[in-house]
Amino acid sequence: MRSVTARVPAKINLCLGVGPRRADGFHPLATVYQAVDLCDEVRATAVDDDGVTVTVHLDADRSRESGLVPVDADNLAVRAALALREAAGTTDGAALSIRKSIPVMGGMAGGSADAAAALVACDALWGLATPRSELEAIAATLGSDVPFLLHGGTALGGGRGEEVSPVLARGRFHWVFAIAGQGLSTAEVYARFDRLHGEDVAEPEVPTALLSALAAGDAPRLGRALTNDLQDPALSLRPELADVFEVAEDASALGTLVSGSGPTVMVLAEDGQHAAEIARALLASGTCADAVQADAPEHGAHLV
Ligand SMILES: C[C@](O)(CO)[C@H](O)COP(=O)(O)OP(=O)(O)OC[C@H]1O[C@@H](n2ccc(N)nc2=O)[C@H](O)[C@@H]1O
Ligand SMILES: Nc1ncnc2c1ncn2[C@@H]1O[C@H](COP(=O)(O)OP(=O)(O)OP(=O)(O)O)[C@@H](O)[C@H]1O
Repeated sequence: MRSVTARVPAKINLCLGVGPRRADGFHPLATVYQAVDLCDEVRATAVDDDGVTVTVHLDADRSRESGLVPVDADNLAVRAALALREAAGTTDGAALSIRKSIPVMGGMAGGSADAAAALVACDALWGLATPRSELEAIAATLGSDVPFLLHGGTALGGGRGEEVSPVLARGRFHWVFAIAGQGLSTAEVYARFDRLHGEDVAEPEVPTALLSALAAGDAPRLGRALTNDLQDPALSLRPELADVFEVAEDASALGTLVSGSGPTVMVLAEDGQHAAEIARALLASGTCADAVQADAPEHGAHLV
């Protein structure tokens, strides 16, 4: 049975500036994305008919999340495969199998990542050789974060997040992710942002201090420059996340921030050993369900 596998990283937002809600319900963003080495894998296997099916495999200790991932046409990987097939005008089917390590509803774009991986895997399985620009255009129809998951690395995100351009970043960064027992809805966090700010929202900007810290590969400066306009809305929905911040700060984190729309909290460490110490402190504190180390930046969705 012919099959191909694509590996795809999770994303974080090193800064996430959110502007006033647009007429289409989305918010303009000024963000810097970074792809981190916490990866899902999507395997696409050829089938005899035109069906596109999906199965999802979670690690045993993450089985509580299994009910949250749809295994029908609502799965973003299936939607991606169908969108690609429609654009290419083919009728081939595929059996998709997702191995999930990215937390579900964790603010790390797990569903978007699977969509990007499914695009890459199905493009190869079906021998389409879709031009990159076309894959990116299909990605943007699937979700605001999906184009970045194709791109990977460290990148600016504009528009509603789908306009991606590379940014200079030197060196490797060492992160720890405090994963919550229960996810948050992205739409709900944006709605809380609207409630907290009313009409009084400026056009978002990327802080120059963050860009210069990245260009210099300076982790302590990066830690001080991290910012997220969705942090207060996420904390107002989950006040207990403040306890995670306290543990990270006690462990001398270089910086601590809610990841995207939360509730995952990302903690920047000096090096791998410091990251391991922070992860141990987080786990021992009982303030999160899991603590996972991952380095960055990583490549976007790619075949393995
Ligand atoms: C929080 C982030 O992960 C930061 O990168 C993204 O903004 C969310 O990206 P995503 O999950 O791919 O989001 P989408 O699937 O496009 O949208 C989900 C919901 O989030 C809200 N949304 C999303 C992106 C955006 N720029 N403004 C929004 O208001 C909308 O309510 C939308 O219905
Ligand atoms: N392959 C998939 N993996 C995870 N969730 C999926 C997938 N396909 C669809 N979903 C649905 O997408 C929703 C968001 O899940 P996801 O894990 O992408 O959230 P998230 O990481 O917080 O997203 P983001 O960071 O992009 O805002 C969930 O309600 C889930 O049911």
